[in-house]
Amino acid sequence: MSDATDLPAPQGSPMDGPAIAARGLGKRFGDLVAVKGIDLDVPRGSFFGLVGPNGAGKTTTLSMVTGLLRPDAGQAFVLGRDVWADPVAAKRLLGVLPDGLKVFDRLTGLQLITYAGLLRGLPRELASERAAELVAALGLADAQGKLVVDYSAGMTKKVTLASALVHGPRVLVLDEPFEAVDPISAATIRRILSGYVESGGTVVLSSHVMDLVERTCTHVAVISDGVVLETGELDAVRGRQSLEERFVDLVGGSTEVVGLSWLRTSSD
Ligand SMILES: Nc1ncnc2c1ncn2[C@@H]1O[C@H](COP(=O)(O)OP(=O)(O)OP(=O)(O)O)[C@@H](O)[C@H]1O
Repeated sequence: MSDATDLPAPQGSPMDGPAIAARGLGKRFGDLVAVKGIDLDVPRGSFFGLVGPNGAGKTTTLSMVTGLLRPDAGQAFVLGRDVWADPVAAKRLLGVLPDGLKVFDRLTGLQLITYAGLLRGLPRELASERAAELVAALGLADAQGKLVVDYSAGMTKKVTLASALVHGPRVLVLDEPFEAVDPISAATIRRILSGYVESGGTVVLSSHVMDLVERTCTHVAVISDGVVLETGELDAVRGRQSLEERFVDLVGGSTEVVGLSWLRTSSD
């Protein structure tokens, strides 16, 4: 894996430059090179979709960018702060919804969100106030009394998303925020996130749902096999195609099914 990178490190004051910058980020798991020197700029105020097939390296990349997984090579910056050299400053600016997050699930939803706010240094009253607002906005009617351990997958996703939002971060990094979420809740989440972007925040999310990315995101990066195949404004990346068609073209996958004749009930 090389440290070579096409893009220079973000220059100037943290007040300009991208919201998130990756420079030559690389990660190896044993013999597998999961991320191969990724360079990426997420513009400030963008709604940025990271798409790629299963195993492309999306979660690994987002984990390195948010300070959850140490890279073998390269650097990551949040609003100009080096995530690994200055983690406290970088993480203060971030709200993160990681993949497969383990939570304190013997708390109620309301308690969990309040706790996340307290951990982020909010005064108790403000943390409680915001937790109640988030619970109402996300339609978590059961959040008051029910323990998170008894939540459905979609409810758990919403409560962890609320926990990522409670301190009012400048940049949000969300790994599969719509996974397991019903369409009404997904529309609510999209509205909340769009409002956040309109007010100057930046959202980076990974998703497999091309239609949703196409309707929501301003920018996109297609990653496959640990490299960025294409990145830029959504319209520039998809051209005259749908994002899904462009994705299949770039990734080169086949949707044809070979074999499995035994699974066709008509073959009885
Ligand atoms: N902790 C780990 N140990 C070993 N291999 C890992 C580990 N984490 C990820 N990998 C491997 O690294 C590659 C990239 O995985 P990653 O989870 O980043 O992909 P992804 O694009 O998020 O996939 P998906 O869309 O399926 O969630 C995969 O081949 C995966 O098996």
